[in-house]
Amino acid sequence: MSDVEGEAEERQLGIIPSHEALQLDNVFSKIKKNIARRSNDQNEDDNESITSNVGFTNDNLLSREDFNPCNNDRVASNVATMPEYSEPVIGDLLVALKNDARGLVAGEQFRVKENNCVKEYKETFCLGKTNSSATSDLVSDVRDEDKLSVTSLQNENLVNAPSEPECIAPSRLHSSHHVKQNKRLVVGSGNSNGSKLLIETNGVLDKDTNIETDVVRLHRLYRVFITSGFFSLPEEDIVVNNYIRGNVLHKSVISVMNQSGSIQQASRIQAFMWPIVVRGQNIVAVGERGSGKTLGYTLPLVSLLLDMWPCIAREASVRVGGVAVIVCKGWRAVQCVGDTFAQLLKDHGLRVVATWGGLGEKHLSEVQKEVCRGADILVTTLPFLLRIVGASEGSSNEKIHFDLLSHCFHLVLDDADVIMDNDAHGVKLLLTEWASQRANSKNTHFSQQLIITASSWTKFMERLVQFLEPLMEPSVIISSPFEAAKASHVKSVVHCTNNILSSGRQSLGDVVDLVKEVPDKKVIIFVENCREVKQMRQLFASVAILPQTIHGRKLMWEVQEEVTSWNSTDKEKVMVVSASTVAILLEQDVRDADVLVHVHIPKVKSEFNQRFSFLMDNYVKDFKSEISNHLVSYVFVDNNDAVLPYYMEEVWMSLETSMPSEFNIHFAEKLQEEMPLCHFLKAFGSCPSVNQCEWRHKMQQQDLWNKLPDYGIVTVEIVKVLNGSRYLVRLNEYRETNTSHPIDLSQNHLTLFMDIQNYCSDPANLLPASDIKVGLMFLTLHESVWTRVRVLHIYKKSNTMQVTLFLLDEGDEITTNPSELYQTPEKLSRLPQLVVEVYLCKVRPLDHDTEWTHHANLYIEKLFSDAAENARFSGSIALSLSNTLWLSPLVEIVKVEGRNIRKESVRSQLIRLGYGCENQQHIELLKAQYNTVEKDSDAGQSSSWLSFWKQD
Ligand SMILES: Nc1ncnc2c1ncn2[C@@H]1O[C@H](COP(=O)(O)OP(=O)(O)OP(=O)(O)O)[C@@H](O)[C@H]1O
Repeated sequence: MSDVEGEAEERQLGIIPSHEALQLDNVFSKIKKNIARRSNDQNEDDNESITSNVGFTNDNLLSREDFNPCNNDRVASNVATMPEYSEPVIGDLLVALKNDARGLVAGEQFRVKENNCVKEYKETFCLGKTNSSATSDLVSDVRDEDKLSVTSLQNENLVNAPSEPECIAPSRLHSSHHVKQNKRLVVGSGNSNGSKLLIETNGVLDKDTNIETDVVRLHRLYRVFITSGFFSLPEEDIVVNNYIRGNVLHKSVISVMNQSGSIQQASRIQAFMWPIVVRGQNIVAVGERGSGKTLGYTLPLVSLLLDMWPCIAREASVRVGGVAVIVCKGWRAVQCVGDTFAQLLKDHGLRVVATWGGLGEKHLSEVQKEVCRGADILVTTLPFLLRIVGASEGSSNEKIHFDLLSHCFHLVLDDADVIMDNDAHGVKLLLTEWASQRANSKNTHFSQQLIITASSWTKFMERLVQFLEPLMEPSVIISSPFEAAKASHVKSVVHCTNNILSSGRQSLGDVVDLVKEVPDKKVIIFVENCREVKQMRQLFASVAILPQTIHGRKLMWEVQEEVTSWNSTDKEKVMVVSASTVAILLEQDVRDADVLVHVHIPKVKSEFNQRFSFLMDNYVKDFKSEISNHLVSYVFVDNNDAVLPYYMEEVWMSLETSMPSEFNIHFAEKLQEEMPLCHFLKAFGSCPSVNQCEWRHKMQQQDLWNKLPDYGIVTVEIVKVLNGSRYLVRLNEYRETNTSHPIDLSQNHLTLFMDIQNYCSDPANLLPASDIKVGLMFLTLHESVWTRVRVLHIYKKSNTMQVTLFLLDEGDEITTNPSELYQTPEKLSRLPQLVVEVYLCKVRPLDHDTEWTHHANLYIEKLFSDAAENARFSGSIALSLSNTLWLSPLVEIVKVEGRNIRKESVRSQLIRLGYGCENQQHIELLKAQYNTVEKDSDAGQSSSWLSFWKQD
């Protein structure tokens, strides 16, 4: 066999000839020098950044050493953890070289022939480091000097080892079975341009491939998606990509996904998140609620863990905390995320522990034991985690005396915007603790991955990202145009037209003046209709500007021509768009505007938010430096008494818009009059997510109709426990003060019951309901008893209408057919419902949670059901509405030897036993709201609840 043939055969086996291996070694030694140089530079940078970085905290306890994934020592020891591939630096650099040369690395074995001896190299399994921007920079440094070597590497010197690696790492993209496919997805390194996602065809990076049908320009750092999801994922938000799922995720994960059948393709945000997470890189992903963020990290993280597990099991087997620690905003989220992990890992014996606070004193030790027994994946809430690691004040009794975070290689902050809003200091404590525990652990050679998700870009999020940027270089993905605009500090300006009489025309004229003042900018103007587009065109023509115009009467090819003309230059262009054609323009992918002018403001928030997609090419590309931007959004208000859509208030607040004080701008009320008052508002004094919440957040006159008494003492009979601090009750007794004469209300239910049965016993009285609407009262027969009901919900089920009803005097909910409803006579319908809603005052669930835990609910249920027969529950009224009472305190009173003994108040028990905590502002906030309601003397005060039910 000739040398050439022999070499070819060796190449096929993945063996690199010795002369090329020599070249490689030259390259490596230069790279080593570069690393050393870089490391020194970095240390200098570090000192600077540590002292200068005051964005996130005032006293940064974190050091770059603790976090920096490019830390040289760690890179070396990463590789050292694989004993059979003990060429730390070279192995890593090989990967780096290959990364640069072919755009993809990870999980591969290589063979290099050196002096007739074949050496094997393998990509480090430890994620994040080798693919970091630092390594890429490093390689590009070298590339200039060693063009030849790298070029030759690029071609064929690095060949996949024939067998699948023992411990496939971060990316499954290169495993041999994928190579067989014609096309595969390749994720570039997280450099300053963000993650690149390209299509590779037959092993050659195909940069020119038009991949828009597969993934819509995923190489953008800020892909601004043009649809917004709310809870359920909109169909158009699913990325039609046949490769991401199969190529990025572990086969076991895919098989679980196949079994559940619901997730066949990635959502847009997942198309970014999956490849980044699976490679162990740090990421901050901000997307609309329900855009798929949670599955955006759970699926790839499990894939990654399964890939790495043989190694983790060998190197870091004794652990108490999780290898992955997931921090969620509340216990309900912990439960969901914990379930997802458990389901995905059910066949692998990895231990998932999902735990949270507010379970009560009794269960605390159980929970602690559970955590002590060790977890591979720990899912929990921030306050609970801080307590068990002893990082929060007064947590000594809950601290578990182990280094819970020392084996945590993957830390996830899910819904970080909410977590930061609740406790930004706590997040700092957690990161500090993580850094210090990891620094002191035996496993510092494993790299750290930080995954952050959020639904909104808040000030805290910005500070967090700025803080993390130099330390961990996270990829930042923002999938909502409006959140991207917030992150990019788009300036928001309100422009008011002074001339009220000729307002419409005047504002168009003002737009022209404004455009003249912003030369060299690409401006898009949104007007209402075709007529206004034409008017604007004329006005611009009069100042020698020829704008592009898009309106409903233009044919598609005309629109495309306008867009081509717009795209032909980088500066000074004006486009006037009618409201109805915005969607068409979005499809044409116009994305490089500098200024948006909203002469027309859409009624729907999502339509307004979409417009920020037109700025996306100019959005901020890195968060290292102070963000300043030339992007502006002008809103034209052409009436002194303008009423703008309700969402504009939130938009302007988020974009920190300063309003001209001389103008009277009003925001229309969110159309919620028909909705009941928000339960969160009633329970805690404020709603945690006003913007997303469908319920009403302002008290109104109808909340005061037939009102319950404002003050006094009531004795209640518990009908139903809705949660720890909210119950349905019937009032048995009322008195104004402790010493006043009691009013007996205990017979009302029986009397009403008899009246209704008597009335309905006469068939002539039973008139079928005709006009059934939500909120109306009817009579129905339930379990052989006639009862008063109110319609809560009307819906269709298998072609028949169904109604959900609330039993006004029994407190139950039932579903029935509308034909079962009968008209209520006036004498029955005028009586207010007997069942009253009661809230405890000034208490809320532990750990900033918005929901009481099941344990808290069960405790309260038991408290009421176990009460002695002669016991009664008495509460003092702090506030009331038509049908709601706030009691402070609510206490159980028992009679012992003829004397009344008051037990500890229910609120105080909830707090003492660790279910809840104080909420001092609760009633003040509600009273402030209550005082703003205009009192209507006719309907409101004159006929109080008591006036109907007081028995003489
Ligand atoms: N790729 C997908 N294909 C189909 N359905 C999906 C996909 N990804 C997520 N979903 C579904 O969409 C819903 C929302 O997903 P997920 O909880 O991951 O979103 P989220 O952005 O984390 O939501 P939130 O902001 O409320 O926490 C879930 O019901 C989930 O099962």
